[in-house]
Amino acid sequence: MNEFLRLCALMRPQLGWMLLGALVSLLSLLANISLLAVSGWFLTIMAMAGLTGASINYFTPGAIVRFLAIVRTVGKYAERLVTHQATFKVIAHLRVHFYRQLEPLIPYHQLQLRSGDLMSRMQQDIDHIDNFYLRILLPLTLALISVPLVCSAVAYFSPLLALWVAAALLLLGLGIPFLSYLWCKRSAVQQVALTATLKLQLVDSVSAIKEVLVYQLTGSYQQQINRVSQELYQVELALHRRQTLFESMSFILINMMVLISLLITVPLAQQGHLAPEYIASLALLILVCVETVLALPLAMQLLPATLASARRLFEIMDKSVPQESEHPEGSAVENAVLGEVAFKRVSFSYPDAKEPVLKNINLSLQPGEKVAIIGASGAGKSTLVNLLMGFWPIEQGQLTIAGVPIAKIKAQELRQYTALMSQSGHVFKSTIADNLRLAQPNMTETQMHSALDSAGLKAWIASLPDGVNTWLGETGSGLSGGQKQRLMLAQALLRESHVLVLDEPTKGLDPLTEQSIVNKLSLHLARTQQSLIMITHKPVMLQQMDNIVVMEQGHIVAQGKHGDLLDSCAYYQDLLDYF
Ligand SMILES: Nc1ncnc2c1ncn2[C@@H]1O[C@H](COP(=O)(O)OP(=O)(O)OP(=O)(O)O)[C@@H](O)[C@H]1O
Repeated sequence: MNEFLRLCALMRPQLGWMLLGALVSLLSLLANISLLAVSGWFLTIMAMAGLTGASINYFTPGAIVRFLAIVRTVGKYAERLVTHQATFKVIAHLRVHFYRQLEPLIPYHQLQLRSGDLMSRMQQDIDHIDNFYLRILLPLTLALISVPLVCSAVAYFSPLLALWVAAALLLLGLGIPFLSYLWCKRSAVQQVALTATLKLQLVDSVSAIKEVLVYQLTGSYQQQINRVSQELYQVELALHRRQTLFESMSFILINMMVLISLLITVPLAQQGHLAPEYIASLALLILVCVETVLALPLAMQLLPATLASARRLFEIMDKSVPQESEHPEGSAVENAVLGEVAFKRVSFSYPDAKEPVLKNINLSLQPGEKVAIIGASGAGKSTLVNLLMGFWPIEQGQLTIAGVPIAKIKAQELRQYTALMSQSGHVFKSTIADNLRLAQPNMTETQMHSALDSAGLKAWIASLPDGVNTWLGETGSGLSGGQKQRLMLAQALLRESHVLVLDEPTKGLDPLTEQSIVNKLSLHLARTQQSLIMITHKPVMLQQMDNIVVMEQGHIVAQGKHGDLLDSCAYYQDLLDYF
């Protein structure tokens, strides 16, 4: 019920379209019911007039029938148009809303959510919610309004028949759907979960296809996928069987209602309590009035799956962003202005971790300064730069830019202030230029070529027949590891941020290429006056730094220039020897 109400609340911005859709559907439904009832009456009086030779005015009823037929036809068309418009608007709103909620959560919760699961929530679950307005909310609303109207109309001719109609509609609209809900609930929830699992396994097996082939895991992946497909097939088959059963029950009930109507109206007409021309009229009205509730069994059947999908979506939306919980929304209002970046007694632990990964970090980066971070694997180097990027909240101590705690700086400003080249950057399936444009949408040709030059890609691009318009495959296939890395570097350089954060930019490169990148990077920094934080173990880079921070198990154990550290810090020397 909670999910039901939350979904209704989420759809509030489209209330206008939704109400219009309901109104048009109601008009078209009532026009259809009235058309059959009036036609039944009209045919009967025409037949009676033919038999008795009486003359009747058939122009007025003829005009009414034509009018109702037009309203029904136009109404059906308008109904499709408006209700689909409402649905698409609702879905578009939901997607945007969900994505907006999701985006700030990803850095915090990505470890708990696999990409396949995230994809299935974003696509399949939102698609399920597609049903909510059109197939659940709309039929319920129509039934609630039209059933009392139809029963009142029948009661005008026969209160007894109206009672039967009400009981049958109740059974058709509530009894059978409720049974269907109870019977289908578990299978529907299973269906949602199995579809998500199947998608997850497919995404996993495709994205890890190299490992799957190398480690000969194709057989086991196929088995898993077959098993889940089989389970899903069984669940869907059971659901369809139940649906067919309920449809047959509804069909039998509808025909029984017509029979009951005749059993009541014929004696009434014989006793003179009902004009005979209304017998066919009422029978036809009853035949068609089930339309008011006919969509309800499907609504009840779809309800559990829709609510299960909503629950999965809300599960993500309800995850808190730690930073926001500490600083209520609206507090992050400051613009980032040029100034010192300062870590003051910063300690940090990952959720559920026993030990902090950063302990009492004190570090300063002045505008234009170049700082390197060096340390063994797991020392906390990436965590340190992730804190600066605002990916995790500062739990203990303070991290400030120009004296302003970063939690108070608008996320957009912070991302503008700092540009990150991480080791796990993503290359999109597009051209080289398009990938660069992601970092700087308004870049000029000169800026693009300058960034490519600084990243050491100029010669390679020149050798390509299509140059910067060369198409890159999925996740950068077609690029060597080093080229991909340098493309990421070019992206970071294009950002024109105040602080450049580079995570091992020359890892795995040959010494010649490395030296050339170091030289070009130095020229770039001298030109742009950007500050630099770089994780590196390469002496050729370390020599160029204003300050080197040596980290060991979450602590800063030494700081200084390359030459000084070589003399004063044995651990620094060990690290250089090791790497
Ligand atoms: N998202 C995370 N959730 C939980 N623990 C994490 C997370 N990221 C890193 N860790 C842990 O924090 C510690 C520091 O990791 P970090 O990536 O900062 O080290 P690093 O010095 O950059 O290592 P490397 O040089 O291997 O990249 C490691 O023990 C790691 O397992």
